[in-house]
Amino acid sequence: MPPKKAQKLTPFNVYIRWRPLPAEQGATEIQKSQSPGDGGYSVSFSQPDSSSSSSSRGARSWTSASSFSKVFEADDNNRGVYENVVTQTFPKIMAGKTCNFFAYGHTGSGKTHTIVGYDHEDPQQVGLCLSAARELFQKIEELNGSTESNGNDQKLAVGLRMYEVRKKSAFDLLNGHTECFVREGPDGKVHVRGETETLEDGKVRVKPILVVPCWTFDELRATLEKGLDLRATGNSTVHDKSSRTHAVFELEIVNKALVEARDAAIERHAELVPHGKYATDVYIEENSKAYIQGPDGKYMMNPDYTVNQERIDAAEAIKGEYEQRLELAEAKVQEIFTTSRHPCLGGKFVFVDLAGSEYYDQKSSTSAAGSKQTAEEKQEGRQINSDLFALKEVIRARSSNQARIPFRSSPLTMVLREHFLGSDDGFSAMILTVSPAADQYAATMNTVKYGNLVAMAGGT
Ligand SMILES: Nc1ncnc2c1ncn2[C@@H]1O[C@H](COP(=O)(O)OP(=O)(O)OP(=O)(O)O)[C@@H](O)[C@H]1O
Repeated sequence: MPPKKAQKLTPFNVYIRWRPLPAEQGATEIQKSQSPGDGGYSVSFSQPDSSSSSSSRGARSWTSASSFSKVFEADDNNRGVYENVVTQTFPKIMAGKTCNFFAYGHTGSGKTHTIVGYDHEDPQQVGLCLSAARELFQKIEELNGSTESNGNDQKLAVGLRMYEVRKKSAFDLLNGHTECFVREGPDGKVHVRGETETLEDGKVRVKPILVVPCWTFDELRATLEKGLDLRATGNSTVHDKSSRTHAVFELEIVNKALVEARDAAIERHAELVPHGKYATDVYIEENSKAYIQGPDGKYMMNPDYTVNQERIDAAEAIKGEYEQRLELAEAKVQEIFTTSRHPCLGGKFVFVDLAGSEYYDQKSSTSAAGSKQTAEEKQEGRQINSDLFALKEVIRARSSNQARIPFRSSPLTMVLREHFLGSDDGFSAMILTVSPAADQYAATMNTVKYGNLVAMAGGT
């Protein structure tokens, strides 16, 4: 058999979005231009004049490679960005694939404006996530109407999951901001689960981040707005309502059968935990009785005790039964995908509003505002920068088909692992949000350079 060709992964599509010049008095604009090239657009920008306050930092003009898919100007609204970036991905979503969209940029440059938007009613201003949800509902309503799925467990809905990643944890925005821990299981899969809950009947439950099934667009929008109220905000170098976390919004096509099967799998897991613990306790107890410490301090077999292997086996057998029940429940989830009459089941949009890229840059020009930051916020800033670096490295390793993708380097990349792996034949895009203000020149250049590397790593 000929050797299997290395699979060429879908490259990252990188877009640039200029925000309008902030309305502050005296704000001057950098000079900027774009030009089409072989691989995409390149952008050039330079500071307006040498008397600029920030002229001493870094180069005064810079031109990128021709690596950007499109450049959006300050007068392009969210609808325009949506139509150019997201609309094209619907055929993939409706085939059950995953499509990822990241907003990356310095604080105040328009990431939240792009991903979520601040006006959730105006179709021209609403962010990419809600626009995608609205169109998703139109598509699945057609499917629900065209089959006899209404009212039964095949009826399609949109499952919303939203959480923010802060330091080493994820916080569930649809479950009271519950802290969830990011861990890799023995199966190599990443599990993001809350604290262990002990229930009245002795069962132990560890809940993953909730997926809330929404049956109408209005229900989804109301759910999302409730979650947004819980987003952590703090003081940043540019504006004091800045997000200091990476926020992830997932829209997944689900149906009642899938939601119920996943709940059942969580329940089976809860039932297994106490039996697993009992089997371990019995094993340890029996084996600890089987050894005694001799006069020389060394351990030796206890001549007066025989390990009760039957007791150990009985506990293991009960544990085995519960493991089997869990396996069956997990197989049921898989079976729902393979037998669904809708290939779109499981199709997923993932929108990520990354934390401000230079949030705690110690060398920031805006150190007066920066001094308002607490020590904890500064530490968070270092974590944010290390997450963003890890993200770039994952994109690079993945695009060049490296055998080892460094997902474990940061909690952010661990959490996003399944989406990266699930989007091999999907679509991934990064929108770089940048400000044309002269005093943001260094931050803008950093953002575009980062995006340039991401786009180049895509191998276009
Ligand atoms: N393209 C744009 N058009 C109009 N207004 C914009 C645009 N981009 C940003 N803004 C406005 O600028 C302000 C800051 O934007 P936003 O909150 O989206 O920044 P951010 O990049 O998410 O910042 P942070 O990382 O600190 O959260 C908001 O009031 C937003 O409405």
